[in-house]
Amino acid sequence: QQTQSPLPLHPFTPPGTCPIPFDDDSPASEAAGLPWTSAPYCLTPRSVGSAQKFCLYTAAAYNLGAGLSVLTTPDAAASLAAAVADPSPAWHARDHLAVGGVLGREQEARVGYKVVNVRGKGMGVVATRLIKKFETVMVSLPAVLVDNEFLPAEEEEAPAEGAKFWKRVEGVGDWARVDRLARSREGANVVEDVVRTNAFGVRVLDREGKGLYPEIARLNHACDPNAFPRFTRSDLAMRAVATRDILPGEEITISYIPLGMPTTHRLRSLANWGFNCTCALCTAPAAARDASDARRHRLVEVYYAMQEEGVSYADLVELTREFVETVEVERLDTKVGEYYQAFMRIYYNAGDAESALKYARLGLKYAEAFADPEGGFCQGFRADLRFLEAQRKSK
Ligand SMILES: C[S@@+](CC[C@H](N)C(=O)[O-])C[C@H]1O[C@@H](n2cnc3c(N)ncnc32)[C@H](O)[C@@H]1O
Repeated sequence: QQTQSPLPLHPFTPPGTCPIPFDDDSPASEAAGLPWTSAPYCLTPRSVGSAQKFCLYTAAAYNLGAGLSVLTTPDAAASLAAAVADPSPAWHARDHLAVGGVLGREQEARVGYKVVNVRGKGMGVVATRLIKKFETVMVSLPAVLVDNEFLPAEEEEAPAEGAKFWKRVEGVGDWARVDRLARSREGANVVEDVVRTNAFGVRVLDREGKGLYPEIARLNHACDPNAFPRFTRSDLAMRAVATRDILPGEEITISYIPLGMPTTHRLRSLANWGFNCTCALCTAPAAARDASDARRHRLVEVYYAMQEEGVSYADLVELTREFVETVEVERLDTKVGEYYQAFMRIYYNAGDAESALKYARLGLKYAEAFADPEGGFCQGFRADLRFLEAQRKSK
């Protein structure tokens, strides 16, 4: 009898759920079983020449009454319905519902952090105990999810109809949780200001959008952060995962921009966030910044050199050693999954299947810690690893 290997985490819709798009034209009877607590408010943003209908869906009971507003297409909303109806029983979610935004002592001890004023940055989050590398520091469920067609990076490209949506988001669920967040601008709509200051990129049904996670939103930016925000599609949660050990009293930080860029690129990217970065790397002496920049440029060179045609195996090994050492110095742990997946291919093509397997195993560990375990990247990586393992067995 044939035995089957265990299936990896699957990307499919859970059995028994068949998401049917629901909008303002749908019969009310189809709302049964959906998590939305008011009728969807829909419009087609013709001001930007769009023919796509967008609706505002609200789930006031979501996350123990904290509430959720989703501004997206009926298809994308349908794909979210199961996760919204059954939010993950995140062990920290309850602790985040702090009265007035302040955690009690007991809550603080349980969650391992507290929200405090941080000089030059407004509020921020500091560790109240030792947090180990790979540990999940914080789990946050969204208060607002909005499609990028309504929130383009260039404000002039935003549809004029957006204002009608933004106003309706005010007051949903525990509104104070959103209202007391930082604002780096004063536009026409409070919600838009809060979302533009605090939200992170999320992807729902192949559509790019932004998610506002009020607890994660208290984490300040650092160019050399000690935590990483990881979005998981299956439960819509954003988790902050420690990228190294964090000591009690240390500020917990994440990067608002892709990691690994040299100073000039970083500053350009951070300009979109509308604040002057006062993180340790940005305020480090010029010599330290230059040295870090030089290492980051060298990483790119080494990466390409490793893939050059005709590179000798001995050179490949030497370049790999230099790359791994530099990644360690620059503390780019969250990118190790991506790098090692590339090494896996390079070593496989160089005829060294054993090293390819080693990098696949190590890389997958990092990928699963810092990327969505059910997302395409991890799925593809698992398939690569299975292939390499099967090949070794067959020898
Ligand atoms: C997502 S919020 C972070 C939490 C915020 N400090 C608060 O009081 O709620 C982003 C805002 O925090 C501030 N901020 C975050 N990181 C910073 C940094 N490295 N340097 C200076 N200000 C920072 C900026 O005002 C920015 O607009």
